[in-house]
Amino acid sequence: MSEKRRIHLAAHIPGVNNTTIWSAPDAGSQIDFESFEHFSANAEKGLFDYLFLAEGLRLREHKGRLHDLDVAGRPSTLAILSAIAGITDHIGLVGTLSSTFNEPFELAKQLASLDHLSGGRAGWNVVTSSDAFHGANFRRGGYLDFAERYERAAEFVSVAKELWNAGVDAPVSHHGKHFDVEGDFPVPVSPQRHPVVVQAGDSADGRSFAAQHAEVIFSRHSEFDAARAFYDDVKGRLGQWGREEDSLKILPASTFVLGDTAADAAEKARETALAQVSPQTAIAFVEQIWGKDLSAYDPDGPLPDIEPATDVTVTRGRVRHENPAAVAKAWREKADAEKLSIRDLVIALSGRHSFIGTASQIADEIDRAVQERATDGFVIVGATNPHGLDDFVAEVIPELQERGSYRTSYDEGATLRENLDLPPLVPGSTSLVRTPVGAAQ
Ligand SMILES: Cc1cc2nc3c(=O)[nH]c(=O)nc-3n(C[C@H](O)[C@H](O)[C@H](O)COP(=O)(O)O)c2cc1C
Repeated sequence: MSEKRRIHLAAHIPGVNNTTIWSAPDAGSQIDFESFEHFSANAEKGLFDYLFLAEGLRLREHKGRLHDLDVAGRPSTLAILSAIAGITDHIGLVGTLSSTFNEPFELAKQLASLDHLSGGRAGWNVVTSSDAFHGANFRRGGYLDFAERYERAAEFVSVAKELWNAGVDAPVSHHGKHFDVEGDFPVPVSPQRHPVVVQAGDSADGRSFAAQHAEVIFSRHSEFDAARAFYDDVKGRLGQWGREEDSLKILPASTFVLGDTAADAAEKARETALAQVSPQTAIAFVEQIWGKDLSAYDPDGPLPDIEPATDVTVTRGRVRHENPAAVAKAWREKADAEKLSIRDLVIALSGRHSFIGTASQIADEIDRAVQERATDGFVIVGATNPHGLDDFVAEVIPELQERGSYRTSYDEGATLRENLDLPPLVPGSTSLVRTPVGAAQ
């Protein structure tokens, strides 16, 4: 019998949005360190490959006011991960950091430092960030056009790799379109040499960037068929960079609702969705597309019968839909066909859970998706902070272990790259600064 593919799981540190139910009785603070302490201890107990932290560089606004209905604000990514490094031993520490609004020298230095402090557990989720609203927080309003954002990201990662490879032993001289870096790196070569490079971005440019530069992709395609289509597309791009299938792991974000029976899980899933999509949240979600104040509409009633505005930005700080009229039309068709109220539609569009069932059923689905090459694993997102993954670790992880496709202990002293079963970097090489196969060197 051939060996089973190993499942890779990451634990998503709860975000400050409505996926997290902040009104839950055991909800903790999104700022206090004890939340991070509990969350990371539990994730390490569950033998996850890494902890994952998203990043919002500006608080979202909706109708000119703070968008987040429950909590807003969080400490900075690298400060959190550095603190967690001190209280964990094995789990990887992956932070989202923008390649549009930072400088390579500074980020490379911080990430190499985290890699040292954690004994080789650092990872960097490279995002290009979404809009000029974020850019306004930065020097020179650092926002760029779409194409330039990925061009800058590619050069950014290349410069970072040059700096990491040089350590304190060699000068660095880089002169490109976006960066001029001339000098010495103050941090010695770190345990992993290059912290693991992760990518999140879905466009064709984003996927090409990942195929060339990334070792992990954080995707949004968790449903089996969509996951497999994404997997085939991205893994199919690796050959042109001389890379093998397993040199890039794809881990989609996925939520779950666990019950004692299938019926119990289905009931809990409905309750969880209603807690995540309050009447206020449902209206705000639809306002993002309609570009108008819809507070007079009943969330338990039908969608507005008026057309969306064409050029109004009601919400600032999240990825925009390019064609609101088309989105409104599709939503109306879905709501009509399935007889959905505004709130039910929003739940169907945004609040659908990836896995609903008993521990054994969820483990079967996760295992199947990995064995059948729809994915390499998942980034598991809980519904509360900081206890959202407690039952997953207690109940689903043992089921995965029984199926023989999940680790039963960490390898002593393993780096994040080793946790992920990624190929080692060749010492001293610049192999991750890639040129296409067949191109002149
Ligand atoms: C799954 C996923 C997660 C993302 N997480 C973040 C994030 O935490 N912070 C951020 O600034 N941007 C995040 N982004 C947005 C990307 O930075 C990028 O701006 C956006 O996806 C547009 O690029 P694209 O057209 O290639 O997808 C995320 C994107 C995806 C697909």
